[in-house]
Amino acid sequence: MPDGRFDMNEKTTAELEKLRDLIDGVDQQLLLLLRKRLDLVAQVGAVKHSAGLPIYAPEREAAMLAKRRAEAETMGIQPQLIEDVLRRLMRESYLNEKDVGFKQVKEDLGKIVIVGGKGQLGQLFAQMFSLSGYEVHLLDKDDWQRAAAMFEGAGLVLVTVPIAVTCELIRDKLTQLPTDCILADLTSIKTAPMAAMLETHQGPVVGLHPMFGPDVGSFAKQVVVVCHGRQAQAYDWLLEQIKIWGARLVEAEAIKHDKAMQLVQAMRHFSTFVYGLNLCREQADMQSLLQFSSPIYRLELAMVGRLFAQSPELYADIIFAQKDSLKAISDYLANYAEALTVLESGNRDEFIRRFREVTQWFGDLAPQFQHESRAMLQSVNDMKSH
Ligand SMILES: C=C(O[C@@H]1C=C(C(=O)O)C=C[C@H]1O)C(=O)O
Repeated sequence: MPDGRFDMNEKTTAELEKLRDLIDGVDQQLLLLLRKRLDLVAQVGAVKHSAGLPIYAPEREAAMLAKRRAEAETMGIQPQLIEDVLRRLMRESYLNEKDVGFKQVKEDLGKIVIVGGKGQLGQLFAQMFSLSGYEVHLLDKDDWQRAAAMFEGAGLVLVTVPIAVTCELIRDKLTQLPTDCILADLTSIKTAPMAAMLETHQGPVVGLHPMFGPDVGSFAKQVVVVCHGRQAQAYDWLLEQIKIWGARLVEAEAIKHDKAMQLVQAMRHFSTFVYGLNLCREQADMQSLLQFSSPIYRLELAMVGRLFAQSPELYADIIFAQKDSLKAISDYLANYAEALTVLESGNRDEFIRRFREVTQWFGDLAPQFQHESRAMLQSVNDMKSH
């Protein structure tokens, strides 16, 4: 609402204008300070680059946040305010440090060939390896006639093609890699591709699963799952390299990883898909849903809507990848149907009893999640511009 609609006399207007000028001045000083901080961070990036230190320094961050929070407190500033500001700045730091490149852990590797290198994840890894000084070659669908020449002298072959064709491609096309070449993949399931790689290639084998999409901007704090295959000492440098990019490695047995993915990926994406399908079939009026959104609903719509901005083939692959996901998804449907009977019977007490059962099962995580989501919801609200 324009200020003019309120009853403002000249004195108020003048006073406000003066104060707002002062605030503009403070914000401009903030900009100068930000410029100064970014320059310092770039210097840190250069030092880390030559020393081969990871881009993300959790201990430094924790110590810095604790000190600034304490100082804020003595100045009558909410500690959470400075923490929010610094965390946002640190995100910027990861991007800025990335620009100076990364230390190359293995200098005498030879080429890296990325099979499926024109896909988005392939391109992201190609960029990260290039920023770290490696010679990267992309091999895509139409390049197989050049494959033999490309594989010659390769130190790492990284497979990142759709799940549905991964195993077949490994078995058919990767039979002639140099013996000491590392064979790795980025597939979001691990048991079958690992078996295919171990069977086809006699040299070092490792399975990786980056737990993020290609639009992350930086690897800092992102998780990469590692499934060990064979000759771990030969690919140790690769894990070290990924850590330098800022990621956290989580080692897992392929079977255990795949089991978790039935819930983390297949079931989740499927229920998000159904949520969208339902909105579409019901011909929901998106404009009014958006208008009436609470922050949590806005976040939910964003989470559902973003699925449909991506490739249907990718999600079909993830959801169809494991037969056992069908069981996880069917169980969900059974629980939904059973909970619906509680609603149908009008048994409010039964609903509350079940609610409590789940609350107890979540334990300390429920209040922790409430706390975490509060911060997320506040940023959702911050993003509104009118
Ligand atoms: C700048 C650094 O790199 C990262 C960014 C930080 C920051 O912006 O303050 C702090 C720690 C690191 O995760 C550093 O290590 O000091």
